Amino acid sequence: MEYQVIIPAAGQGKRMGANRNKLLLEVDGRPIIVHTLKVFEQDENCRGILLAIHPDDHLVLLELFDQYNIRKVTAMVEGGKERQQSVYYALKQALPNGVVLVHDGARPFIQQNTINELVSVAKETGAAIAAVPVKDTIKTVKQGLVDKTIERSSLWSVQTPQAFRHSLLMEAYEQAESSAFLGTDDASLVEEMGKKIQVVEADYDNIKLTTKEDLIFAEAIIRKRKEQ
Ligand SMILES: Nc1ccn([C@@H]2O[C@H](COP(=O)(O)OP(=O)(O)OP(=O)(O)O)[C@@H](O)[C@H]2O)c(=O)n1
Ligand SMILES: C[C@](O)(CO)[C@H](O)COP(=O)(O)O
Repeated sequence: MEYQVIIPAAGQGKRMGANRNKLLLEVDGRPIIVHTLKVFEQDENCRGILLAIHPDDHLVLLELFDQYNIRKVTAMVEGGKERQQSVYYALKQALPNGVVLVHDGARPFIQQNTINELVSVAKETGAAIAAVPVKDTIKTVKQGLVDKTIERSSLWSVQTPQAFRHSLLMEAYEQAESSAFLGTDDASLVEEMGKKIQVVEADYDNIKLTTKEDLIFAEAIIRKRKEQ
């Protein structure tokens, strides 16, 4: 089942503390963004990649596309201050039909079976997101004191990809812009419209490389996969 994917890659990586776009840092000898792009490059159902970038990274990305034979990038748009803006600018360049995935450039370990299931569920229902059950006990804390413990059985840690029918995602983004709603993921914009979102259980390897420790976890995930 065919789809297009939007990859926001225009962040500053402040929490990584790399003083540059963290997606250009290398894991297993390749930039993080190359790992992510390669997943979609190799998926025959992916008909195009729309990338939101910082203009400073434009040339280096073009060089990486050549070096790693990445041919499916159909649009490169300048990202915005917030991730949500970056996704919206890329969405405006997408073909106006079918299923659109949004996937963080900073999640290089997404598995093909999760992508397949998300696309299929989104085609059927309109919206589907990858997530895993929360493993820790979660408490709300107020002024350093435990407020309460949240019942864990209904808590899920939400990842990307998040998959939507194009028309639904566009409507959600337009509505968010007119109401100045800012969410931390794409599904929250669709939730604002009162639409149902299906959850597809993904896996714990699909981490977002956010802080320095995550680079160590990333190398470990790659080692594990090479041994499998
Ligand atoms: N204005 C932004 C902010 C983020 N992103 C992208 O959205 C994804 C998820 O964001 P996050 O991991 O939080 O990245 P950064 O914003 O770069 O990190 P930080 O918040 O630590 O600066 C990343 O692929 C990032 O490049 C983006 O395209 N545009
Ligand atoms: C979309 C996301 O990956 C879901 O977990 C995440 O919210 C985006 O990045 P954040 O800046 O760490 O919230």
